[in-house]
Amino acid sequence: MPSPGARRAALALDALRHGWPVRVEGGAVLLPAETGFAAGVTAPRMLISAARAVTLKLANQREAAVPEAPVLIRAAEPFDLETARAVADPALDLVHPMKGPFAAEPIGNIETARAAMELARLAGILPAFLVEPALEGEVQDVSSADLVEWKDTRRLQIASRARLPVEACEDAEIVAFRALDDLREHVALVIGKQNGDRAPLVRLHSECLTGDILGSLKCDCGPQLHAALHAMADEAKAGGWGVLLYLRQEGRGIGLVNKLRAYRLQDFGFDTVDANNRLGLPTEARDFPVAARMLELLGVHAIRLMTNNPAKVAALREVGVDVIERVPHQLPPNPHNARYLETKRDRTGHLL
Ligand SMILES: Nc1nc2c(ncn2[C@@H]2O[C@H](COP(=O)(O)OP(=O)(O)OP(=O)(O)O)[C@@H](O)[C@H]2O)c(=O)[nH]1
Ligand SMILES: [Zn+2]
Repeated sequence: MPSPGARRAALALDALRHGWPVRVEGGAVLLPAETGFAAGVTAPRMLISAARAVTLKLANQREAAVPEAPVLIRAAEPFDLETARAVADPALDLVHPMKGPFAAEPIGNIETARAAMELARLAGILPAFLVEPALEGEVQDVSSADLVEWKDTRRLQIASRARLPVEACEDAEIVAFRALDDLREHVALVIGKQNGDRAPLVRLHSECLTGDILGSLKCDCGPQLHAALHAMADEAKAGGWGVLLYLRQEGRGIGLVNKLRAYRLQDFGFDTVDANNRLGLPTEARDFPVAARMLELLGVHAIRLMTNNPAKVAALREVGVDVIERVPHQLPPNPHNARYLETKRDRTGHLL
């Protein structure tokens, strides 16, 4: 069903990705610092993440605890786009020592500011904006209620399904899902014969272009993906079945480019959690309700979930999926991902 709110949210995400301004809930016009363009444009204030405000020594303790929290700042001189990008991007800290002085100001409507930060993350750009830039022209209006409508998983439907013999198992079927107003097309791979009397082995796999396609050794995604399919194939041989959900939530929901920015910070020595946080992005930004909706559309209610991450089990249970068993899914480390796996164990609660 078409929804005007979801449409506005989609238009706003598109606008941010293209560098066009948005106005959240009738408040200030926001021009994204990363993608925005307009010759000579300046603005007296910027909306940035608490993590960046910490780097500028502008966040208070409460804000600093939530790296993605919004902070409003002003400088002695208005911000131009070049300065705004340096303020937005921690990778530029070495080349662009920050010019101050800056001051933090109270935010009038914190919900609106949070929605703006979330829109930036969903658009896959750095969470930083010029506030009320001196600009002419069209502005995309959007509200946090629009974002809620856009996220409503009832909008997701099965778009197509077909037999797909795969290397791990010839008896497999691919199911594609689509929601109006969201260009991400999630898929499920059903391995073996669906059987309502038996809980399937399920793996939620979040897209990892570097690991899944390029064979990156920095993470464990590729090996986990293949091992999951083989485990499901074995399950199918033993009369059971499996479901792989391939979720288009690259980098745990921060997008490919922001994940690669985090990788760049990892090159400088930050671990995966600190790298995300320094960018002003949450460590975990995945949308688990969408996975629950996919299972519902497939007619799957009780599952045996392959994961080392108790937070994934909790997140799925919270949205009504009956996880009857957690099946450990640990693969041997390599010299490049050993630290990543240690960080998972020590900082994000993975059972490794
Ligand atoms: N932001 C960020 N994302 C990463 C990094 N390394 C891998 N990822 C992403 O992490 C996601 C993979 O996580 P998963 O393997 O599904 O899940 P998990 O929560 O680690 O737990 P398991 O189910 O135990 O594997 C993919 O979307 C990857 O792109 C990183 O250093 N930074
Ligand atoms: Zn990966």
